[in-house]
Amino acid sequence: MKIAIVQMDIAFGDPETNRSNAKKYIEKAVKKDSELVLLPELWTTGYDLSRFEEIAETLDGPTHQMIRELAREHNVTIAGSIAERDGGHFYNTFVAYDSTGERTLNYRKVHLFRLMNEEKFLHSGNAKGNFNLGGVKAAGVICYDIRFPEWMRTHMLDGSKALFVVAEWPKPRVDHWRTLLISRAIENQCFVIACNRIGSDADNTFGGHSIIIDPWGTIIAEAGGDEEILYGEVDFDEVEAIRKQIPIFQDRRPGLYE
Ligand SMILES: O=C(O)CCC(=O)C(=O)O
Repeated sequence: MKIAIVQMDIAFGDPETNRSNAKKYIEKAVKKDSELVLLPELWTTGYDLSRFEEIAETLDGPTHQMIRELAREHNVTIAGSIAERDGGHFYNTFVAYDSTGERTLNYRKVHLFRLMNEEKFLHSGNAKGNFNLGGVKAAGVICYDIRFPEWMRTHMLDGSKALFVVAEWPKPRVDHWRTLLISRAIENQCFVIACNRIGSDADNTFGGHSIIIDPWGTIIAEAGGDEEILYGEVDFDEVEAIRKQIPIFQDRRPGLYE
């Protein structure tokens, strides 16, 4: 599968500008025959949490409509997290639309990040982010979630072969970002496909280094700290060979782990 990761800057609290920028990137990525385009965490709004009343969307809002149409038009899966409004509650929600325009992933961030005040404005999700990626089992999680290996593991117990991550990960901890993602790939013997934003808001500068890692922990492609589309190709069949060579899922002793 050919992957394109859109490592973009995000205009703070300005969904219209961000939609227009993302559309340009998606149209550029599909010219390279990309089959999946991954956008960052909260890519329409950034962390303008106190204005979510105004700028968060229901799941049939304008951003969802745009992504659904682009996915259909260009025969591609498009994914990323979008500020969601549901009744009086707000969520950080990772969605994916496949090439038929069907929403295949709808994951609300489970671990809210206090350092960025998420818990003051958002509700957390309570469900896993497993989804079907054209017949391949996969999972999608958001940013801080990757610090919880036990949560990542629960996603991999159904045979999932890829972990998709979207983030607004600050630059001062970009070493953690890389190390955690490589560890998640090695310990779960899965592909890790991760998109981080670049640029700044009033409180943080974000680190980029979007990355594609294979199930052995080897980096297939990695971006730097600037705006770019990162391209890479993954072969999900590699997962089985590695899980056969070192059968960690067979050798687990879950009875001892509580
Ligand atoms: O865990 C971290 O260091 C960053 C997490 C984060 O920025 C987020 O969850 O939005």
